[in-house]
Amino acid sequence: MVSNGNGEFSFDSKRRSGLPKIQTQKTDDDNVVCHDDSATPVKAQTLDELHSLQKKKSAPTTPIKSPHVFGVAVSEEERQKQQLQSISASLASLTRETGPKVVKGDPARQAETPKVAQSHATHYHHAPTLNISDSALKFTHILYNLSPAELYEQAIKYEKGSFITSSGALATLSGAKTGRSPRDKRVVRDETTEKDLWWGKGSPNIEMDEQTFLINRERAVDYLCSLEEVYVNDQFLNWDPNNRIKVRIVSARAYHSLFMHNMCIRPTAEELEEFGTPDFTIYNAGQFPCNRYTHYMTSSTSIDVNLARKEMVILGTQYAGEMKKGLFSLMHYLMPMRQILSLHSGCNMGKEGDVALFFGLSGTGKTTLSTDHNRYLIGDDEHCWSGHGVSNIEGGCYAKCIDLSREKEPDIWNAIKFGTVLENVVFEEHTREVDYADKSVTENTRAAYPIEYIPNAKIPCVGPHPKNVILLACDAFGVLPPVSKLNLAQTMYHFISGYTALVAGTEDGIKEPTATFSACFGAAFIMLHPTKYAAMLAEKMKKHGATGWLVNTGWSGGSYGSGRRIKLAYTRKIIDAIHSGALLNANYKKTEVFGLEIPTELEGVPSEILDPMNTWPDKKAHKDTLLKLGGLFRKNFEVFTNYKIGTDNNLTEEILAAGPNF
Ligand SMILES: Nc1ncnc2c1ncn2[C@@H]1O[C@H](COP(=O)(O)OP(=O)(O)OP(=O)(O)O)[C@@H](O)[C@H]1O
Ligand SMILES: O=C([O-])CC(=O)C(=O)O
Ligand SMILES: [Ca+2]
Ligand SMILES: [Mn+2]
Repeated sequence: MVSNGNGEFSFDSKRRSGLPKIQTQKTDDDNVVCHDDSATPVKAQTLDELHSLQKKKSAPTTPIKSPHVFGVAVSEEERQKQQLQSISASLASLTRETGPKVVKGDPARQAETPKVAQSHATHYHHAPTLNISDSALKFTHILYNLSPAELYEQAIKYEKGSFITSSGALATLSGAKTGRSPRDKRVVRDETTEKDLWWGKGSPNIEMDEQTFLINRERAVDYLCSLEEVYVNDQFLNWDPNNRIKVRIVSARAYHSLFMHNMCIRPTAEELEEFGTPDFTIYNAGQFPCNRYTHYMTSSTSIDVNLARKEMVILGTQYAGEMKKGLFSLMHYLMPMRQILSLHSGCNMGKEGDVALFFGLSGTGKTTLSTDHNRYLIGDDEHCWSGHGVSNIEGGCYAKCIDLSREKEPDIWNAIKFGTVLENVVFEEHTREVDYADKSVTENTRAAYPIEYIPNAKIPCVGPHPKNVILLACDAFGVLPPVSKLNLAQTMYHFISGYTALVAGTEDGIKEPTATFSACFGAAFIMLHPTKYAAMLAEKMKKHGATGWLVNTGWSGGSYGSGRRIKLAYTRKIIDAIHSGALLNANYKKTEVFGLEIPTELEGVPSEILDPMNTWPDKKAHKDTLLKLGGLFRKNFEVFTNYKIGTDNNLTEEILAAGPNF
């Protein structure tokens, strides 16, 4: 046994020292039985020594290129110090003189000598007074970019409700909130955002002032620093190397750290060494509520974005999707500033390099339909479309799990394994077998897994300009056709409308479907006026000759209650025909009211379902429902009639005319 100098031991077979070994190996000419006391002895004298052998030190992080600061190479020790200082600066109070004392590593591992970084808030120049509070005497341990295995152990040790399921995923509870809280999302309104962002009726940007943001930030930071340990993730957004954003996520739960590990792009060891200062930081103090005496606070939850400070603060909700979608909002600001369009869409690519985008509101099928065994997955939810093509913003997928079945969605099923976070699912107490049909905790059960868990993921997650733009709507009224071909004006009309219909509660008998209109299929995340994104989409689709489609993944044969949801197998056939180009050249007829072009036949799908009218037993009910939905579309679009889309007046006119006509 020899030490290689890194505290690592290896067995050197050529240098056997000590007494000559008794030959126990079986040779050709002897038939003696091999006794088990002849096995290699344990290479330790004590239990502690044995345990120390078990954990090998991570490979020394020798950078390929040594990191430089202003052209000067820095030592590994110096780099570690800078990193710790950067984290300490992130966690610094803005009102007290001394920053928090942060040390790297798990407090449970006493053997490690803490490296301390002390930051001083920069706006105080005099020496710290002796009048310090207890908070300044305390250490906060930083668990920095832990691996999934380490995060599993942390979660199981410290977080009630964490379990390993039979397939190896980490089951966790997100707490009282099992979905996002859009009404508690606030954006600091300052001189810049005042003119850049979309404010007022219909906008998701609910205003707050800088001072209130700082109060909430201080509340979050104080909470985080009061803990024994906090998790810090340094990761990237956007696979386009020219437009990559560095994000830091500070959180109190292993669940949050693992979720973001899976959802953001994971840096390589070298990339991490050169990470430096993040472009944006999230402070997730979700366990801790906001203070209702604080101005603007209307509940105990607040999700606050400050674009000038490049920070986001989360108080009063542990739902991890807030971090994912908070960063998405950020991208909806940063990317358009660079003439890049940000999209709430899934994206995949065929063997021939044909790219398709899948837009749609929550639950309409972006993840389900972009995950396609015959195509390369670029991403399931958030993309950018730049002058070079498409790129995924994220490094993972976030699939709905309700009623998940191995047969219908095998790739998603198989991705739920070690490393995957499974939120709010119910499992059998003993076998830890998940029951995906169980809605006891919530209907919004979710799995967050790294994109490479999907076998045909395209890494890096980028692709050429899209050929097809598929708008998904889950129409619980059951009147939109399963598929229609759209012209550019219609595509824009439906993109700006952003329609889907959900069914409120299913407990007390049949409920009426409720229409939801969410501009750009993601009104909760956009930062600028919807027409800005629409104009960019129109310009890009025109330039690259992309075809628009409207696909109803919702009801057929009647509304919710009397009809049924269109079979996923049929929707997949429709999508296949769009990808292959077969549908582009089919025979079409035009529908009443919405004026949609629908194919008369399509391989693998019964022709009679292609026109919804045929599937409704009660024709009058069909017509009434169609007119009702048309009216809802018209009413929703009223707010957009005074806006010009892009520089082209004709396009605006055409878009306004592309809605329902009756
Ligand atoms: N015909 C169909 N087409 C698509 N999805 C269907 C269909 N029928 C049932 N489903 C189910 O609808 C759900 C679609 O959810 P999915 O996760 O794909 O939504 P999403 O658009 O990705 O939403 P989010 O933005 O919230 O992640 C899945 O549970 C899927 O199994
Ligand atoms: O953000 C979430 O919680 C899930 C999601 O993808 C969406 O709602 O679009
Ligand atoms: Ca999804
Ligand atoms: Mn989404």
